[in-house]
Amino acid sequence: MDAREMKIKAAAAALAHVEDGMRLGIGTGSTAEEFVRLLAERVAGGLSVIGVPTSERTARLCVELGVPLMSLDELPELDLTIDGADEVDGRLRLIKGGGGALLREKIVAGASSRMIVIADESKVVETLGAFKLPIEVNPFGMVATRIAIERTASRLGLSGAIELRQAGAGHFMTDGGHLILDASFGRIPDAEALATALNAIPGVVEHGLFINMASLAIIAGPAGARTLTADT
Ligand SMILES: O=C(CO)[C@H](O)[C@H](O)COP(=O)(O)O
Repeated sequence: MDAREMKIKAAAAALAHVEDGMRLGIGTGSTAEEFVRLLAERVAGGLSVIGVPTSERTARLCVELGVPLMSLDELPELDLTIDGADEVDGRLRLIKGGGGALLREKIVAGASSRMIVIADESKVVETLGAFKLPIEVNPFGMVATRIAIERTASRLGLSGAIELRQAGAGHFMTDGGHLILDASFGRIPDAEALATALNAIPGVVEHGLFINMASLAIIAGPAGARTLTADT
């Protein structure tokens, strides 16, 4: 089974949690896009759901495939969000933001009663941090914010390069008009402490640590899909 087939398997298993009439947060990334494709087939077959997309990219795909959408302001309380992740640990703590949509992803997941993560086995880790941690920052004072992040991380015993994400010839710009700093801290032994400390830095808009947000992860591997809950 190749990587795409595993993503489709995880997405298909998540679709079983979608019920008629649901208000759905719809994630961003290649795995979430497989979910959108399967969801669109069900919608074409008569399933009634309304989606709230976590990025312009996801919104475009939903419109193209006929998945009905509303904005989060029109539909501020959601039943379920289904999204991918860059890393998942055994307590369902996540690193997200590889696709640069972490701010909207976190807002949408926070407005949902439940969040299900869909991923392939390569995303499961014992300790978060092999994937560079995306940190969304305001463009104003970005260098000062980066220095503050370095100092904060250092107080927690973390160090490593913090790089401004590039796209083509320029900087990557999020849907909200912010920049992304990718932090190579390596293993993060206390994700909660880092999340709290990053939230306190002026200029940090949001970071890619998702803690106590996912209630279930559907992990697809060559042998099929398995589920992880926070206490498994
Ligand atoms: O957080 C994300 C986007 O901001 C994605 O969910 C994450 O990067 C995983 O993407 P993919 O399914 O393509 O591996």
